[in-house]
Amino acid sequence: MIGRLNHVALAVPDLAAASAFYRDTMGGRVSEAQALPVHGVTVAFVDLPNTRVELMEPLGEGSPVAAFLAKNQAGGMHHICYEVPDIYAARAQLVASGMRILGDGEPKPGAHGNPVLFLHPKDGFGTLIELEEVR
Ligand SMILES: CC[C@@H](C(=O)O)C(=O)SCCNC(=O)CCNC(=O)[C@H](O)C(C)(C)COP(=O)(O)OP(=O)(O)OC[C@H]1O[C@@H](n2cnc3c(N)ncnc32)[C@H](O)[C@@H]1OP(=O)(O)O
Ligand SMILES: [Co+2]
Repeated sequence: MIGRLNHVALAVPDLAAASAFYRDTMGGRVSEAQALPVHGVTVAFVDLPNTRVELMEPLGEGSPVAAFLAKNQAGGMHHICYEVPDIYAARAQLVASGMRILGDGEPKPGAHGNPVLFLHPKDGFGTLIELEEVR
């Protein structure tokens, strides 16, 4: 069911500073910051030859990243995103296996415009898993 690694996401307290670090110190190609109010985050992507790193800072009230940063003040690894060819088929298979889909359970457009959903970290051996449909 799962395919390529789409991205690894890092929660950061200061997106501008993290973007500058990945661009100027690490020599990476970093996208412009993109506000995603539906997801409660502002993100920038570091494009690597084989995958991407998503840098995220909280946006707005009730951001899912705010609680994580309250516990991890310097920031840290937040989730991992796998590609799937059909997100509804993947969801059906996972729900049938007893996995919990977060939020209202419905896929929503992610940073690349593709539908995404999240699985509860307690069901994924302590790792928050995002699935992104890439056809
Ligand atoms: C930009 C769009 C999109 C993209 O295109 O890539 C994105 O990536 S958006 C990214 C942000 N969105 C999300 O993370 C949505 C899904 N997340 C959530 O719904 C919540 O963050 C959560 C995972 C349900 C946690 O919610 P929270 O209110 O923080 O609950 P708790 O603090 O009670 O946590 C419960 C439990 O889970 C542990 N936890 C929390 N976050 C993580 C994490 N990132 N990785 C691993 N474990 C995590 C937390 O420590 C609690 O454990 P216990 O303390 O043992 O109970
Ligand atoms: Co993500």
